[in-house]
Order: sequence, then structure tokens, then C-alpha cells
Amino acid sequence: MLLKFTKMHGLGNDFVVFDAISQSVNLSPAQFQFIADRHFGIGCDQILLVERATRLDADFRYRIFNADGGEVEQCGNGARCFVRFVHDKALSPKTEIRVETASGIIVPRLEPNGQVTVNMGVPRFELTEVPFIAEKRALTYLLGLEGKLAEVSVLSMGNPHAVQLVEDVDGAAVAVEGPQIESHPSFPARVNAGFMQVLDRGRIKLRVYERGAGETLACGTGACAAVVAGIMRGLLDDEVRVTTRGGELIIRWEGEGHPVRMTGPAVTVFEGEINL
Ligand SMILES: N[C@@H](CCC[C@H](N)C(=O)O)C(=O)O
Repeated sequence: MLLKFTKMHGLGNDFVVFDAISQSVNLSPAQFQFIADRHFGIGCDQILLVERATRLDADFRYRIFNADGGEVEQCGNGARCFVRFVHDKALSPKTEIRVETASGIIVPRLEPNGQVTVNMGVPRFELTEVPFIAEKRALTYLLGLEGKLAEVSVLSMGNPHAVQLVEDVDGAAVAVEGPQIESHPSFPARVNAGFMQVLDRGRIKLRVYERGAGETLACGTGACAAVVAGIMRGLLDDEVRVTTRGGELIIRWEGEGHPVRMTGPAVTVFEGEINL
């Protein structure tokens, strides 16, 4: 089966995007792993499918598969690439679209300057919604890692996040602690592990060890989760510039009950066909 794809990225968090409207895309976890493989396949952190909406209040359906082949609920950098793809492929004349995901509707909008702003929805803190096992909801939680207790904020941006504060993000033990947090027994669906250094009330540096993909150059939902966590802890204002290893995002959040807005780039790199 020959499938057409587009290679895209948002701040170096890279994607293989399939138009699953004009071609039938029915792939197994092993095939997703093959596509994501940087030596034997195309190479990417996530695979994104653009499908017809199944709900009347949405324009498209957006499905996301991690490099490990597992389907997940949300991907922020991918959401920006999604609207760029839909626009460039003339799948819709709209510059703002309503997109159905496994965790609800998000609304990405192409800005006149080429940037993309996404209404990522309202962050959720209920333990069952993350999901996270704890006695009761708290501002932070202590996670037992090998030889250390990590203090984390826990929330869902549609997908699960645990965010810890670090003094020096460049020296943070992301490769060691990331996998331990990702698979910590308190997170029955595993979790994305964020490491946030607060520079001042309007700027943070962030690295994220992503569930199912390892450390990526940037994580959109991770940036939203980190800013929400920082605001909840009284450390950040409502607009924050997030520096990742792949570039910068602007995140805005007005507080509990409000949606998070993320602005950043979405880039097409090349197109191709793959035999599966
Ligand atoms: N890179 C993404 C998040 C992709 C999904 C994540 N790894 C998960 O398993 O929840 C982003 O930009 O948000």
C-alpha cells in the first residue's frame, strides 16, 4: 500500500501527516512504529491523521499516534501543523477550524503573520481526568523516584502531564527521571514529564520527556501544562514566553475554568510516499 505523506514540525517536534480523507489509512501499531523510526522509516515523534469529523460541531477529526505506536488524546505542536496542512492542501477555505480530538474540540487559527494560535481547551485537575492516583486533589504531589522525591504539579491538557520545577533545565536529569515519571505507577495511562525553569514571571525554559516518544525538542501541551502549573503555584503571570530546545511559544491562560491559548509556528518540510 503506497501512502502520500507530508513531513512537518512545530519547533522541531516533528510529524508525519497523512490525509486520511483522500486515501484510506488503516495502520497497525507496528506500522506506526516503522514510520516513526529514524533509521528504517521516515522518522518523527508523532504521526497525525487528518480525517472527516464524526461530530456536527467540528470541521475535521485529528488523530495522534506516538512514535511507540500508541494512540493518544492531544498534541499541541501537531494542532498548529494540522491547520497549516488543511490550509495548504485546500481541504478547507477557513483559517480557523474546529477540530475533534479524543479529548474534545480544539480551535487552531492561522494568523496573518503565518503563526498559529490554538485554543487548547480548559486544563483539568480532577484526579480521574488526568488520570492520577492520589488520596485527594492538591497543588503539588510527591512522586517517589529512584533515590529522590520529585514534587510535581499534575494536570490534563487533554493528555496527562506532571511538571516539576528545576533550577537549571539544561542540567536537569531528564533522561534519567523522565522514563521513571512517565511509567510511575501513580499514572495508570503513563504521563508526559515536564522540567520547568522559571526565569521570571513572564519567561520559562522547558524540557519535556514525552510519553511514548522520549525527550522531544518541544511539546505544545507540555508548554501549556507548565505555564498552567506555574500560574497555579503563583510564580507566573497570565502570558508567558516558553523557551524550548526547538524555539519559542507564547502561552496565555487567565486562570481556572478558562481555556489555554498557545501561539507558535508550524512548518512543512517535504512531501513523499511510503510503501507500507
Ligand atoms: N508533542 C505533543 C504531545 C504528543 C502526545 C504526548 N506524547 C502524549 O503521549 O500525550 C505536543 O506538542 O503536545
